[in-house]
Amino acid sequence: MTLILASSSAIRRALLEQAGVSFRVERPDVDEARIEATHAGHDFELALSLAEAKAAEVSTRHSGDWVIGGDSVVSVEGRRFMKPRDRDDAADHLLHFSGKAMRLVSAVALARNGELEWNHISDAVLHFRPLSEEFIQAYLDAEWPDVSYCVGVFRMEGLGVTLFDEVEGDHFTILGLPLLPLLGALRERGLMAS
Ligand SMILES: Nc1nc2c(ncn2[C@H]2C[C@H](O)[C@@H](COP(=O)(O)OP(=O)(O)OP(=O)(O)O)O2)c(=O)[nH]1
Repeated sequence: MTLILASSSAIRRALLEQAGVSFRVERPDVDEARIEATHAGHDFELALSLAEAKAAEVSTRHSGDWVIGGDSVVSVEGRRFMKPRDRDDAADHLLHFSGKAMRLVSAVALARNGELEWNHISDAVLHFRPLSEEFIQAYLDAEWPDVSYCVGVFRMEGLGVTLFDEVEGDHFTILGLPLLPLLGALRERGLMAS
């Protein structure tokens, strides 16, 4: 029996590796846009649906193996933001975020043989400080294209921390994976040492 991470996310892989979890990675084959279109305005449901869809899809291709799926969704004042298309889009996102509160929802799911066995959702609120256009360009000079893979246009473990006045919520949730509940679920299933 193998544990699989159904994700292309480098940070999700790194978090599991740093926790000493033995797993392998496989990219999920999920039509995220179709699922997103059916969950307008409901970030918690969308994050969970996407995490579950990724885990279930990969688990149907690997009989008996446990599969982890994850997803993060961000909204600012009720408007959902996807990953930036390019650097100019990233600058536009950050200018919009300036001085506002972002809600970041991260969901994680476990599946086996196409059946969803466990999930956890958590959210965080990140308060952006006022960002000047000059600061945004200097930030992107340092962080682009690395943050092009990050839904909030930041890496909290890097310069992203300079964007905020205050952050409320679990650090791992912000990175994209509610790690502590997941590790508990893995222990309960004998997928890592208790
Ligand atoms: N390194 C880092 N990445 C972050 C941070 N906040 C969010 N992210 C990343 C985690 C995810 O890779 C990405 C959110 O996009 P998704 O949840 O759609 O996952 P992604 O498409 O990257 O991979 P996946 O769908 O799981 O194959 O943003 C952060 O503070 N640091």
